[in-house]
Amino acid sequence: MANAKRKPLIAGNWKLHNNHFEAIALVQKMAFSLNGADFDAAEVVVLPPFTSLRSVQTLVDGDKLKIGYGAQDISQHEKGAYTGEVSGPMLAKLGCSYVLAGHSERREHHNEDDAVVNAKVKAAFANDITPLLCLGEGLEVRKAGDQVAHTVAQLDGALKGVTEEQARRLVIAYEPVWAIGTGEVATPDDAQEVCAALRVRLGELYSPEASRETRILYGGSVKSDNIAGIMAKSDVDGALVGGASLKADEFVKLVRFREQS
Ligand SMILES: O=C[C@H](O)COP(=O)(O)O
Repeated sequence: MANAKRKPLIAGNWKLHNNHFEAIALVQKMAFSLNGADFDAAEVVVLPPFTSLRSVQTLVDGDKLKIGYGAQDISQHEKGAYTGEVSGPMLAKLGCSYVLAGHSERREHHNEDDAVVNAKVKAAFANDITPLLCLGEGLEVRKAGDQVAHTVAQLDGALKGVTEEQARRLVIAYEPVWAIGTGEVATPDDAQEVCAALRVRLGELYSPEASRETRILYGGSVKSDNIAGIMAKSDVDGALVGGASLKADEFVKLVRFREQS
């Protein structure tokens, strides 16, 4: 963590896990363990499935928890005949602060290309929700050594038409696809290489402020025994965590990354 102005963000992407009863239990368990100092040191966010958002909202509001929450996807459409979609205004009404855009599982299983991701990023901003933009290369690209060019091109595609003011509120998550859910974590240097390149690109596309202020997370098999090395890198501002965010004790350890060795 080089830049004190960028508050670390630890976000748990629950993916397709936890019905609303389980969601309440998990957030309660986290809230029981986390204290004021934890929230001063890091921003803590959970991303439950749509069906659990209302329950999480009720719990967070009712108990005035400092845990933030958001959604895993957003429709590029505001309303209309789009069966199964959930819109930005709906998520905003549920108090969502964040929404994932461009997660590799959406790109792969739902054919989301850069144009769709770009539309979703804009839909989030239009509803005052911070997009958590996911970028990252697959194994073939990594083996060819093209990870920086690939990820920077994804960034360019996702940010078409996004303003400087919006870019400064954006959160980016660099998630090499080969490291997601595989236990194959990128080395801290791997993470730093791409996160640094993305930061440079933000400067080229927008301004030195955008480059300095935008938080860039790493995601891919982050656990309590590897987070410290990754967070020590100067351009990594947090973690987007999948599997390890499903257990309260482990997630709390991630929030306390400074205590891990
Ligand atoms: O959104 C989270 C990422 O896909 C990482 O998942 P993982 O921590 O289970 O590898």
